[in-house]
Amino acid sequence: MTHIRIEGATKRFGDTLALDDVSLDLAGGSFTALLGASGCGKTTLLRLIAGFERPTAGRILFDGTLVCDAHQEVPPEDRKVGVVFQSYALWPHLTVARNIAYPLETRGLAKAEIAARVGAALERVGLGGLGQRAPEDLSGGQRQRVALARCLVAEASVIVFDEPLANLDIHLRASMVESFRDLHARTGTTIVYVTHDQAEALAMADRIAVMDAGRVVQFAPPRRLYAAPRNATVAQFIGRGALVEATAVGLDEHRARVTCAGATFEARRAGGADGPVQVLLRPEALRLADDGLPVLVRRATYRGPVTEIEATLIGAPGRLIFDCTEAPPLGSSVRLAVADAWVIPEA
Ligand SMILES: Nc1ncnc2c1ncn2[C@@H]1O[C@H](COP(=O)(O)OP(=O)(O)OP(=O)(O)O)[C@@H](O)[C@H]1O
Repeated sequence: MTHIRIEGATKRFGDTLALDDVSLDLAGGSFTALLGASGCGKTTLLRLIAGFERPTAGRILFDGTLVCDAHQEVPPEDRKVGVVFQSYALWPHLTVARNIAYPLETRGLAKAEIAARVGAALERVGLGGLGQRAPEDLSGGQRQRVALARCLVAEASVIVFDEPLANLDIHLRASMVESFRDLHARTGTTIVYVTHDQAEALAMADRIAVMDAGRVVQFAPPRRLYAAPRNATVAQFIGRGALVEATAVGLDEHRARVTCAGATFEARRAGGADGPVQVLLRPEALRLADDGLPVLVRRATYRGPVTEIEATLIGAPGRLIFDCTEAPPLGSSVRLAVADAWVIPEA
């Protein structure tokens, strides 16, 4: 249960500022997802935590002990950090069991002890009995489980994952998400998990750090990120929804009356001045009604139980989406009641 503290971590590669003054406090036993578009700095932050890179400025502490700053670092093998990458990083010429045993062999443990621990780890990741196979005779998901078992035998107190599911098909991804959640629940290992897939992050993490251009834009539990994104980048990255221009008049610190396209509704907010604002409208907060936001139906996409409708506001710029069971005809104008909305705090 290692507590990880990142203080003002900055990393430059030549002219590229990969990380820009990142500070994060990751509680012991927490599951943190680093989420963001390609190139935002997720992998760089992970590599600093694992010990594969040194920061240009700032420092990282494990349980209050310095593991790196610009001048010194504890090497990866001494940090008790397990690593699971997108490419499985298994040795092809070794059996599954030997791949898992490797960290124990380097520690010089007795053969019987190693065999017992490897067997237990294989059972835990659902690969009991497959120890003698070669990695190439396993599926992608099974190879990921081998990498996970290797972290387990090494008794890593921190495990970092870098897009571990990126190569797997959708069903396997779902079952691996379950495995990771189980592993976390049973071991209490501190987990840092890099992904650009928000569904994975929302399903597993107890906190998500949304990154953009080397900075952490928001660090919050999944529900809070979804309900109250700090700026437009986070709002657009997490979940479905639309941002519309509106005018707000505060009711109190937490609520405002918002006018948009001639309709008025209530929105949640975190303080802020009255006047022009951007408002986030999630599809599940919108439903067809006799009164409300006037929109023109542009497109209908069947998504299984519901049809997703894309519509444009009438009398104001803006495009939004909502779900319904019976799609109104394309080109028709309808009205939408707004059950919930959020005023974006930062322009
Ligand atoms: N070794 C390196 N040398 C030069 N530039 C690098 C190096 N590693 C990363 N970068 C640059 O730093 C920035 C952040 O890269 P990083 O890999 O951390 O992003 P990421 O969010 O993990 O992206 P992706 O999702 O595509 O893996 C990018 O502009 C990248 O090109």
